Amino acid sequence: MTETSTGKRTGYLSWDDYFMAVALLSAQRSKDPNTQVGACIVNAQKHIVGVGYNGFPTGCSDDTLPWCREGAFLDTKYPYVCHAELNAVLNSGPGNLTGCSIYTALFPCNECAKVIIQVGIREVVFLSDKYAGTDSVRASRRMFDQAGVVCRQLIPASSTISIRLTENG
Ligand SMILES: O=c1ccn([C@H]2C[C@H](O)[C@@H](COP(=O)(O)O)O2)c(=O)[nH]1
Ligand SMILES: [Zn+2]
Repeated sequence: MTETSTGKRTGYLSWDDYFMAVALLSAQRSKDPNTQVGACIVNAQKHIVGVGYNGFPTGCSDDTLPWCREGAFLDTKYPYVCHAELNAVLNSGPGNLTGCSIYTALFPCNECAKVIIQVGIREVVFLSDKYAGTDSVRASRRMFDQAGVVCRQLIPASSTISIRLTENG
C-alpha cells in the first residue's frame, strides 16, 4: 500500500464501493441458490441506517419452504421471499429514511421500488441490472422517474475486495 506525502494511506475504499461492499456482504447471508441480493441504506451523514438481504420471513424455515424458481406458484420461492431492499427498510432503526440512498446488488423490482419511494429514499445505487427489460423493472424505472428518485449504476473502482478473517501469520 502506498502513502501520500503526508503519510496518508492510499488505496482505501471509496464511500460508494464501501457501501456496495456492505450490501454484497449482507447478500452472502442469502440462502437463495440463484440470486443473492443485499441492500444497504445510507443517510446524508454517510451513516448506515439499514441493511438486508433476500430471505424468508422470520420464523419461516429456510429448510422447509421451497427455493425453486419454477413449478406451481406455491411451490416456488416467489410468494415467500422478502426482498433485500424491503428487509433493509424494515431493519432500519426508528429514524426517518427521507433523503437516504440505497445501495443494492440488483436493480429493485417494482414492489421494492414502491417501498423505496414511499419511505422517501431519493437515490438508488445498483450493481447488476440483469432483469432490465422485464415488466417489473420497467415499472420500477417508470415510478422512479415520476417520483424523482435518481438511479445510477455503480462502476466500482476495484472489482474485488479481499478480507482476511484470520490473523496474518
Ligand atoms: O428487487 C429485488 C428483486 C429480487 N430480489 C430477490 C428475490 C429472489 O430471492 C431473487 C430473485 O430470484 P431469481 O431466481 O433471480 O428470479 O432476488 C430482491 O431481493 N430484490
Ligand atoms: Zn424487490
